[in-house]
Amino acid sequence: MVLRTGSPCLEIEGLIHDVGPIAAEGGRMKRVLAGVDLTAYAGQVTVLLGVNGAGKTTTLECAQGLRRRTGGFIRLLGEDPQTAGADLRARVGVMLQDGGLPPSARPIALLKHVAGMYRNPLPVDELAERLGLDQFSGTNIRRLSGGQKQRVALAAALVGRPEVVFLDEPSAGLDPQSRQVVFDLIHELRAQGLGIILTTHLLDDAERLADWVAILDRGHIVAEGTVAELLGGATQAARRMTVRAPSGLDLAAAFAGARPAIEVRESPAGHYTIEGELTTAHLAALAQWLDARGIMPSSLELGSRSLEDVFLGIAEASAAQDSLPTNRAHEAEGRKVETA
Ligand SMILES: Nc1ncnc2c1ncn2[C@@H]1O[C@H](COP(=O)(O)OP(=O)(O)OP(=O)(O)O)[C@@H](O)[C@H]1O
Repeated sequence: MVLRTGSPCLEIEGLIHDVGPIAAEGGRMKRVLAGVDLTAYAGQVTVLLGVNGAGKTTTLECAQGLRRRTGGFIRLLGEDPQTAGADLRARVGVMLQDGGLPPSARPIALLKHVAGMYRNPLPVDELAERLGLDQFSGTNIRRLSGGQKQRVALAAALVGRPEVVFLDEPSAGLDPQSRQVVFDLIHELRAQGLGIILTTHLLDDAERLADWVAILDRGHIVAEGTVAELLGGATQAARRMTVRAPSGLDLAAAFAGARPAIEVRESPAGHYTIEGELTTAHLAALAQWLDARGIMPSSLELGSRSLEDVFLGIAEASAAQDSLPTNRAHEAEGRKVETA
């Protein structure tokens, strides 16, 4: 069970961030974050999930004090990141999306330099070996592959033994083996009590890493919870069958009268998705219906609802909500707001 109590390492309430004026939009300001609320705890991985442009990086940058917020309240390890000094920075690790690494430096020399800025850094050689940096220690950062740069950036974020770490798309560009190394390290750091806040647009990352997922869509948190909660509870009652068979079949007829109702869609042609609280009786009904017509499907698959379904459903609902006259940005402004 994920406990959302105790002392949070990051508290964000009603965060608003405007950028601009934007020439392409007639010189108007653009509201990038429209009242984001998010709390992250020590010893947990909090994942900020959203499509490209949802506002994930902007949220992290405001949380780190790298961007001035337009409105709202932020406490990072109990301090306002915008006004805090070097003491707070020494307790926070940051891995930026583009790495932000000096191109002419060599990985281990750079890490030793970064480690020298902290009172009690991790042993550089051990960390470098763990992340496989020793394999390219003599190469300039500019010549490293994207995945190698990612690993150097992660090491630089961790070397100071931070209490909280921000990881922007940590698995971007990593091959499966490096990804596993990074994920194992994240799990280990969490167990040691580090607060980990990471962004991703990869649902698989969220499913594998997250204690808590907050889904960001066009500047709002539109849903949050554990992966199990977002999937609709521990029972996983909602299940799905996919069937490939000749096109144009009335497969819904196999479930006529089922309560609760079973939904059947054909898209694309010959690819059927059957959703609902499926049981073996539904499976038998489908088999009977196909048997009576002498149809053998070319594939039949059973599965649970995935985070991807939840994510797409939420994004759709949020798009519909945004087309309503109520402006959620204005609602957000009515909350507790401390103007920066
Ligand atoms: N300084 C700026 N000027 C104009 N637009 C901006 C500025 N900063 C952010 N934006 C816009 O704000 C939105 C959110 O950007 P942000 O980088 O936070 O998204 P993201 O969720 O991290 O996306 P990605 O997954 O692509 O990194 C985007 O539409 C972006 O273009």
